[in-house]
Amino acid sequence: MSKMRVYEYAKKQNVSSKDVITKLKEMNIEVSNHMTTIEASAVQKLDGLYGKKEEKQPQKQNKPAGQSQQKTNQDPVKPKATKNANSEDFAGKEKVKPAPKQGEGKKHSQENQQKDNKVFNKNKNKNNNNNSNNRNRNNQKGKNSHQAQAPQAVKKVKELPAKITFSDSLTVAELAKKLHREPSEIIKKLFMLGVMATINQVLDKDAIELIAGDYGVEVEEEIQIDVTDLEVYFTDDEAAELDERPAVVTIMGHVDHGKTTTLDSIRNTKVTAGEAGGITQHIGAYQVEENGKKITFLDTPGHAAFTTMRARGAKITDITILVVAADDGVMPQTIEAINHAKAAEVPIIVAVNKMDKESANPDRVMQELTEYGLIPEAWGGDTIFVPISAIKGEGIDNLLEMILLVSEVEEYKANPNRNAVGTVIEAQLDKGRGSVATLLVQNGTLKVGDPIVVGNTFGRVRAMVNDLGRRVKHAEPSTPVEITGLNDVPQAGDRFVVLSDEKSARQIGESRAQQALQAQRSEKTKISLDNLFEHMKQGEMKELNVVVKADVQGTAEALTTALQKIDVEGVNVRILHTGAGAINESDITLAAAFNAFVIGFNVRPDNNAKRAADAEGVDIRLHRVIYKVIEEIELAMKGMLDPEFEEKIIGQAEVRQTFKVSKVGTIAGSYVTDGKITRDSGVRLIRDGIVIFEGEVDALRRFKDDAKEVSQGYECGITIKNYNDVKEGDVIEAFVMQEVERK
Ligand SMILES: Nc1nc2c(ncn2[C@@H]2O[C@H](COP(=O)(O)OP(=O)(O)OP(=O)(O)O)[C@@H](O)[C@H]2O)c(=O)[nH]1
Repeated sequence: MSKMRVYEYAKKQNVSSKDVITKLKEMNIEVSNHMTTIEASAVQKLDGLYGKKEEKQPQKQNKPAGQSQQKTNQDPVKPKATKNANSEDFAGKEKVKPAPKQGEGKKHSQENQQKDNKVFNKNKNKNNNNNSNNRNRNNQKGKNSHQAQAPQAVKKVKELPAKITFSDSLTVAELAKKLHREPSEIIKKLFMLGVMATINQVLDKDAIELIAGDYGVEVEEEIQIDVTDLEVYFTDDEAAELDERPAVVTIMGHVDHGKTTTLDSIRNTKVTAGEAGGITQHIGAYQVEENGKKITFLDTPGHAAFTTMRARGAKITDITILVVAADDGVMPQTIEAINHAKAAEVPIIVAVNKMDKESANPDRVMQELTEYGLIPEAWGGDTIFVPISAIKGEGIDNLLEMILLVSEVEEYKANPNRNAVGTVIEAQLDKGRGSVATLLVQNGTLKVGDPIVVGNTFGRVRAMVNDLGRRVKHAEPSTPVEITGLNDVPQAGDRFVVLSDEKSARQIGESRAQQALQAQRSEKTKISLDNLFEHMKQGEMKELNVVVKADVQGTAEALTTALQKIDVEGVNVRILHTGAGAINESDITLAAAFNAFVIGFNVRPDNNAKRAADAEGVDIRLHRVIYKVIEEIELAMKGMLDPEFEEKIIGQAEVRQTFKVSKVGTIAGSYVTDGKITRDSGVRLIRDGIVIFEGEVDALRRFKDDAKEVSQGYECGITIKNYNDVKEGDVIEAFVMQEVERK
């Protein structure tokens, strides 16, 4: 008997290393772990406890031999080894484990076996039954049985779960684990279903249900609530909790039809009159009162480039006022506005403006709008038309009453007694106050001190100011307020939610910022099969990288949209970053890394940014007018393109004589009739007015000398590269490719 390690001995005795260690400790033999070597004397002692295996082996082989024989008769098909293994497993266990556990183990295995029978085919059933018979027999024999063990056989028939859960998808390996099956088995099943899968293949819901169904296992998809998804907090309330809230109205329409004038007219007649001394402040939205009821107006800018904002505006809007100038009728942006409102399923009230004008023709407006499904009530439709003169303030009251009428019908409601949720209307960086955001409370009541997540920013509502510039402590549903206290500037259209504690707000805000950053990064590198071709194509494209900073987030977005619309073949505008506020050092760092321009719209670089831009050689372009920005970028893009060439004919020569020279080919003795022929020009051979060859000049000679160019009125010898079939009377036309400026 020699020394051996704990695990080796445990293996020999088919017991666990832990068990051996315990036994050794009981004998006061110190061992630290399964790798510890045990002395020969200790091995002997252990043998005394476990029974010496080597000696018993011949005996073991004798005994079951007869049995095997017997079994083979019963079942000639399958392995004796397995059966023996099973039987010995139990025999082995009996030795080292206390009796009750043994029984349990046995029962368990039998159960497994039964369950397994359900899913295995008949042949296998047969084997399994044999196994259990065999096992029973061996168990009856009790302690004296010492057959070789293969515990895998027991593992293999692990019980199927009654139900599995998953979220989104599972890989084959994950599904196999959940089903307590080998991945190969799942792969086989998929193969039978005509799906070639690998172990790491991702299975969708249908595939998971199919496979699990095949095993008779129930499947449940777990819908994971992502707390960082702000939409989750926009929940519905019980009808009993709801109170009436003011309608949120946006004004849309074509350029110059009078949107701003209408908004001003409403504000001037209503706000200042009602709130004497109130300083109206531009916060992107305001409220007015009509007949004791409030209406909220979103003061979104009306320029064509603000489509993005307007599209977003429509989402938080209850009613759209479509301003159409009575003297101009339906124009492109009128139609665009109708489409936005329709897409958002927002009711439209048509304000037919400029009624004071002599050329006003409201009937024409109504007529034109019928084409877009806006039919006045008088004509059997259900669209409200209100004639107004925004400039004179006429019809404004009527317009407001109509808004109240629609509100009454639509019954706009919200629950003021809950944490506030809503949307960012505008956000910017203020020198003194830091991040300033105008929020529209859509549900709940926003309070000073509330922990809040706004888009990818977070904080506590430090101060709230209403549209009259007054500090307020509460903001009820449909109220626009300007808040401070955020860690960064959110974006117009971002959602905001109030949370119960600041810690959660911070966590969610930070993880959202992180996610946004990651998404931005992966956007640059992500390649899937779907977009592979695009990436390949884009490989040939040149990119104009731009960082956009503007005074207000809405403007930055509008500018971005406009820039992306610039259509210059072969060049992409890639917006690296957009934001509100001064151009700072990090904008420059980003621009430097990607060789980008920085566009500042109504903003200036701070001192650090100026210094960094000088050091890094980053070009900053400052603008105040959107179309100037677009124009400039367009030019830059044209400059970036490979130059465009245009052919220019520079001269003609007539072939008067031909000379065949060996090694050189045919020399065309010619007379330049027009312009000139140059050494490096392209040539066309024209015979009877038809171009029969196009190529290059090979050699140009004046008498015996090479010439760079030969002008009109002179004779010369011309050979054409790879062409010898020149005949007398042919015309040689010379041309060059000239770079032209792109239009
Ligand atoms: N006669 C008359 N002129 C009006 C009326 N409403 C607006 N205008 C004039 O029409 C022009 C355009 O008005 P805005 O209110 O700036 O139009 P807008 O739709 O906001 O224009 P954008 O902001 O450029 O899209 C201005 O010169 C206004 O004075 C009106 O009721 N009657």
